[in-house]
This record gives sequence, C-alpha cells and structure tokens, in this order.
Amino acid sequence: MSAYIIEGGHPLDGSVRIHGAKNSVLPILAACLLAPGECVIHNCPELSDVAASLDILRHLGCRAERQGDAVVVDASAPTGWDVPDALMREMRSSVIFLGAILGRMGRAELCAPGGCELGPRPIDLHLGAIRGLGGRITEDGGGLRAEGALRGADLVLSLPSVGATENAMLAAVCAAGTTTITNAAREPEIVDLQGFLRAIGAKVHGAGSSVITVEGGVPLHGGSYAVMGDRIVAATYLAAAASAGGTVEVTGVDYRHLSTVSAVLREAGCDVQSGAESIRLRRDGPLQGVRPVRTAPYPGFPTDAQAPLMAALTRGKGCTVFVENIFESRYRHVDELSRMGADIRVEGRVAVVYGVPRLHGAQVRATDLRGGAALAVAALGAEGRSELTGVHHIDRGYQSLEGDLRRLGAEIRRI
Ligand SMILES: CC(=O)N[C@H]1[C@@H](OP(=O)(O)OP(=O)(O)OC[C@H]2O[C@@H](n3ccc(=O)[nH]c3=O)[C@H](O)[C@@H]2O)O[C@H](CO)[C@@H](O)[C@@H]1O
Ligand SMILES: C=C(OP(=O)(O)O)C(=O)O
Repeated sequence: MSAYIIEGGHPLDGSVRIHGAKNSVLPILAACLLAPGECVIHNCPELSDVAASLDILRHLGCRAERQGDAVVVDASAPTGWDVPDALMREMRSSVIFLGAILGRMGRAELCAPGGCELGPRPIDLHLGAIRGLGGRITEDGGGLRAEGALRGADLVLSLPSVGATENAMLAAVCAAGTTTITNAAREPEIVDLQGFLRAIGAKVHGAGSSVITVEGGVPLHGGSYAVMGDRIVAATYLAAAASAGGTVEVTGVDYRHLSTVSAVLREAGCDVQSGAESIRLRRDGPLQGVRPVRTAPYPGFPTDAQAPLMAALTRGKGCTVFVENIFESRYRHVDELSRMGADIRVEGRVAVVYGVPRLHGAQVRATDLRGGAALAVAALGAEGRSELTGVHHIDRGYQSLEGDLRRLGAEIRRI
C-alpha cells in the first residue's frame, strides 16, 4: 500500500495541465459498448477507475487498450452481459453499465456498485429509469437481473441524479422511439456524455438543461472523442495553492465549470483570474473565512470540491460553515484534519471550521477519494512532515497527484 510523504510550508509556483475528467470518461467508456465499431477516447486519464472500466469492457468481450493518452475500445462483437461482483465493487460508475449492457445485449446481470463511502448511495432512480423504458428488473440477494426490449418513454427523476441521468441516456439511445428525461442532472459531465453519444451517431439533445431528449434506435457507429478537463482536479490544485501560498495556473479546463469554486477562493483572499481554458490563483496574504459554502447540484458548489476547499480554509481567519446537501456522510476527512491541528465541529450535514493560524504535519489516512486529496492540500500548507496513507483512494481520481504537485514545487513523494 502506498503512502505520501509531504513536507509542508513550500509555496507552489507554476502551471499544470489538467487531465481528462473521471466523471466524464467513466460513463463514456460504458457508452462505448453501444457502438458497433471502434471508439477512440482521447484525453483519457490513467486512473484505477478507468482500469476497472476497461476490465469490465474486456469481460464483456470488447477489445479495450490504451494508446498514449487515448483508449481504444472495439465493441463490434460483445459476448457477455454480466459484470463480476469484484469489478462492480471497484467503483460507483460500474452501475452505468446497467443501461449500456441491457441496451446492447437485451439483458444484464450485475450487483450493487462500490465507490466512495459517503453514506447511503441507493440506485432506486437508476432502476426506476430502466423500468420506465420497459426493462424488467429482478433483484435477489444483492444481485440484479434486467431484461426486455426497451422503448422510449417520458422519464421524470425525483432528484437530478448524475448517475441515473447517465444510465437513462444510455438505455434510451437503444430504446425504440423518443425518450425525455425531466429533472435531469445538468453537470458538465452530462454534456460531455452527450457529445460522445453524438459522435457515435446517437440523437441526443438538451444536456446541460433539465430536460434531455433522446431519439432512440438510430444506427450507431464507432467514433472518436476528447474528454473534457477534470474540474474537480482543477479545484483541488487551486485549493492546494490557496493552502500552500504561491501562484498556480491550471489549464485545459473550462473556467465556467469552476465559477462557484473560484468565487469561494476569491472571498477567502486569493487573487483568481480566469482565461477561456485556464485559471490562475495567487495567494500571498492570509486566508479569510468565507460565507457558508453549501454543496448543491450543478451549477451549485460541487460536493466533490467540499473537502479540498475545507482543507484550505482550516487556516482562514474567522470561521466558515460548510453545509453538505448531496451526501449524508461526507466529512470523514474532518477527524484526520484535526490531527493536523484543524478546529472543525461537525453536526449532521453541517461542519463549522474555526480558522487556526497554523497546521502541523501528522500521520493521516485517506478514507475516500476527495477526503484523501484534502489531506494532501492541508499537508502542503502545514508546518513539517506529514505521512498520508490510503493513497489508493486518491488514485481513483488523480492521474498523478504527486507528479503534478512536484512540478509546482511541492515536496511530496510516494513511498
Ligand atoms: C462517477 C460520478 O460521476 N460520480 C459523481 C456522481 O455520483 P452519483 O452519480 O452517484 O451521484 P448522484 O447525483 O446520483 O447522487 C446525488 C444524490 O442522489 C441520491 N440518489 C442517487 C441515485 C439514486 O438512485 N437514488 C438516490 O437517492 C444519492 O444518494 C445522493 O444523495 O455525482 C455526484 C454528485 O455530484 C458526485 O459526487 C460524484 O463524484
Ligand atoms: C464521489 C466521487 O466518485 P464516485 O461517485 O466515483 O464514488 C468523486 O469523484 O468524488
């Protein structure tokens, strides 16, 4: 098991290109199963979740291989319709294969997905969408079996779930007739998925708004697509610069995807300048606490950026209130931040961060992806050495956190 050794207290300086977005590429890889031809996915990050998706595709009888920054998937002749439990448990996004497998193969067998433990993560909306399209689903002993010919329908989600919207889109592409998904998630990753689906011939529009329309059953083909930059990785590096001080530019991301994050960092006292595909942050004075940060579906403040921003604000003068509205239990990083000297009180979905003048290095453990990244952010701004274990959680979503941070001047190494 790897760990990071981080010597804090060194300001960051430089520019880093942000890799492709995990939350875009995972549903896009599942969508490759729909195309009876070769798909080339550019800007595909090397993440453990991507490796798990490629294993699922291979298990289903597809060719899937990496070529430089791209991944090539050939789903001309898939042979399988099940996903082994071990692969399902690797990540949350394995559940997106439900819509893709059922749509392509007419039946699917899988179990509940894994992913970060952030409190209960039900899949009722995913199953409701598939049922709404005519899929028959039976559940027994943790296993799921789905079958049936799909037909277009009017689907209404009771909340704008990202994963359920994606599952519904993939199944709807294979359903005969028109589907509308109302109260769809509006995240940029949904727009990216629509972009890929169009590149393989699907007729999808409306992504980015709350109503998505899919004309299903049209012939699909192979295609190529470049994944958008990862807005949460960018937010993490901006938080790292706020924590350690210095000047950092992130490139290869759409600044509009980060407007709520940039606003918080500005209010905290950082100078944040946005270009079309870059954001530059400079922090040379003290950090200030900010008005309450409430996580919300896009375009609200992203839950995935909550932990990294909280880590930076542990040293914000005054206090900052965080309200986590998306997941029930997403403060597992708080106890670890406290080991570094942070003063944070949690009550249910609310965390109150009382700024402290300094953090000190400590032995800390990542228990989930963004919580782990947050500990690295805090350690960069702390005095002395930290040892961060549980780095495999971070590897799910950051191609090389240590490589990127080292290029920015951080003292961080993996052991
Ligand atoms: C791989 C991926 O893209 N993961 C992202 C995706 O996760 P994910 O797709 O799992 O998140 P959802 O948008 O589905 O979840 C939002 C909320 O809806 C609830 N819910 C969801 C589905 C369902 O069937 N029933 C239900 O009650 C969840 O428990 C949660 O409280 O969006 C989250 C919210 O932006 C991000 O934190 C994750 O990084
Ligand atoms: C929660 C996350 O991922 P997942 O949904 O894949 O667990 C995340 O990316 O922060």
